[in-house]
Amino acid sequence: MLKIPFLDLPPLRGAAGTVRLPGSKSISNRLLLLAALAEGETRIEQLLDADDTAVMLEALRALGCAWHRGSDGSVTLRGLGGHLPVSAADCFLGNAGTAMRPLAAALALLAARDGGRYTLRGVPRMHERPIRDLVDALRGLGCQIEDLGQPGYPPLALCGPSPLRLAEPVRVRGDVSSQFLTALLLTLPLVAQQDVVIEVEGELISKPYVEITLALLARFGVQVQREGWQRFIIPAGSRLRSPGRLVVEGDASAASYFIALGALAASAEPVRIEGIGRDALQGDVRFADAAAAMGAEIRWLDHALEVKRGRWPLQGIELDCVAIPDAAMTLAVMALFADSPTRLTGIASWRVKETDRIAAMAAELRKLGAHVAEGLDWIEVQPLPAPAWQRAAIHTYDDHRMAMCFSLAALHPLAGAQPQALRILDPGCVAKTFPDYFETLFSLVQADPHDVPVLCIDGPTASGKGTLADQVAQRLGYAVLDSGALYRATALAAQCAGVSLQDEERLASLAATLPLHFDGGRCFLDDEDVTDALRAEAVGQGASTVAALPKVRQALHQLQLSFRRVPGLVADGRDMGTAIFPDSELKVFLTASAAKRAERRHKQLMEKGFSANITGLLRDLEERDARDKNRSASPLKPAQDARLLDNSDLDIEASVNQVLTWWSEGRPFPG
Ligand SMILES: Nc1ncnc2c1ncn2[C@@H]1O[C@H](COP(=O)(O)OP(=O)(O)OP(=O)(O)O)[C@@H](O)[C@H]1O
Ligand SMILES: Nc1ccn([C@@H]2O[C@H](COP(=O)(O)O)[C@@H](O)[C@H]2O)c(=O)n1
Repeated sequence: MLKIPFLDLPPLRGAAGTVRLPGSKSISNRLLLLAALAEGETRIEQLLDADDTAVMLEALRALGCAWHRGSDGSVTLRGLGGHLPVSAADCFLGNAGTAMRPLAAALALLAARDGGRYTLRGVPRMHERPIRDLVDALRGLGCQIEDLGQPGYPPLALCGPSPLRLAEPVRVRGDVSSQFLTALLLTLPLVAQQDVVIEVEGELISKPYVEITLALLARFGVQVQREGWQRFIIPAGSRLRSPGRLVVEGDASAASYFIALGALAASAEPVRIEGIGRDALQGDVRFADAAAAMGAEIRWLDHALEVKRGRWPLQGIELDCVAIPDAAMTLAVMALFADSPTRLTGIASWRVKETDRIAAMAAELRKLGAHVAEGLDWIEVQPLPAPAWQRAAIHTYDDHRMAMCFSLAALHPLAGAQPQALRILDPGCVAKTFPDYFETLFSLVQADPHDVPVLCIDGPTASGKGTLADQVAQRLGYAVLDSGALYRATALAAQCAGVSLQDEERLASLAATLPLHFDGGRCFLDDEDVTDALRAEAVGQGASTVAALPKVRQALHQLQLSFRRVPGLVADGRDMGTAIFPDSELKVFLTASAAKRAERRHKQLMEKGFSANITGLLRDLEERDARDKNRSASPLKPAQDARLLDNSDLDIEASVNQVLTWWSEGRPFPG
């Protein structure tokens, strides 16, 4: 997961491969609530593991529901049988509408029936998202609800006891959000000693989400009778009973980004999306039909679909998106790649989501150069001609869907536009529903290696290159190449195999076939974790001996190039800027006095439990410097265009900030 201020995506040119979708957010949070309120234990598999489900789980724990997570990621809840063991709780729900609405209804009804006082609150944006229609409906039933902030918005206090009036139909508006109706449907079975009737005012939007609710209620033994979309009856005696085990289907809204990716960029092999089938409960699965109408070639399989580019350029569409409000955002970005305008209507609900999505979408599309018109409940996007694409830093408004759908704009070279980086601000907002979104995207996309940015950090031993490289890479969301580890691994492998450090031929063949791989910051030779062994001083000396041999360097060249992958690379070594990545965007030559370096290395070794003495270390590192500088093959020296950084008197943070400043200066973004 990326917790960084911005992520620069390089221009992308293709996509293929398989993605396994995270569990559906809508289904996950509904199931969590139902399982917590029901009688019996429920095991939920493939539950979404993201911010919105985390806040729901924490709230359920605060309300007295015991649950635990299995090693396979499943969550098992011990149902409360409709009775809360606590009479007070304060629940923080972040920006999770799928937690706020149904919990408000559940707690209001339970407090009315059994007494208690429960508060629900969230992040500032949650306190701007209207809930008045639900509150009015619940008050109409006799619930006591206090507005703790602005009336009609969270935070709320749900209090009781108070007599419930269930004989008359409860009326709720359906034309702003279907979540209000869903909240009532999920929770009224708790108090249904008699038939409880819900009447919907206005034209119900997002009906597929209500269908999910009804289907899940049925799994918990409650058969709601429906008369059209205006009247719902919860039969007397309804009780929530756990079905035991449930599996959450993949998130159909999240699938939209990969369907679009396939439609735009999968020309030879498809993008295969696993975890969802045509018969999925979620209405957003119909996004696939909209993508097909724009030109995507889609093949449905049992629990997967494969998507390739069909018609190209895409064609614009006019679509009422009332049934697919979340996934529809992806269509607005796909529209840039079409040859006619795209008009999306029925999207009034965008205005009250994580942000005002119509305004946000229009503003950010315009930054890319697009012509966009917008109204109360519609948006129209003109195709973006190749020369009009602009370099942009996309604001994401703490809205996961903004971040995910705008990542597709990095495919602009496919529209013939000048390849350029695309900046996504606050990319970590995807944690709401898809914490690994960007990592998943990177595993599917293809870029021209020359478009993938590299930041080189070369310099003598113990100057702090590795430390600097790791921290800079973390701040940029890039991968790291510790090229010294490759030479160290060659020396270690030679030592183990009894190969002389002068035998250039055998060393080169060892280097070419090193069974080396990196995993979670650790380094392995075959299955053996050699991370610590590689750092021994003797291995460092051996590395500098084998590194002087041209055939060894040649043997490791291609391996180093292969680290250049989307979204970018920070490479540390001796010749990153001079020999391996001479076209890199920023080359830093990092130095510090020999005395400082010996001191740092001494401290480092002592901390790791190795014995060392400073005088010996100073002598060894000066010897190593001399060997590295004076060899004929790729000697240690600054590249002509390198920035010199002497960090003798700079701490790590100051060094990192200096390098990030140079990096940002070299790649300005408007706005
Ligand atoms: N600016 C700094 N100030 C103080 N200590 C630092 C600084 N930079 C790095 N260090 C410390 O110096 C030690 C050596 O750093 P590091 O291992 O990153 O160096 P290196 O150049 O990668 O070495 P090598 O080339 O041998 O792999 C580490 O313990 C690190 O924490
Ligand atoms: N690009 C590189 C990286 C390293 N070396 C040699 O390997 C030795 C060990 O490197 P560390 O960075 O891990 O200390 C180093 O002394 C160099 O001789 C290299 O030649 N080129």
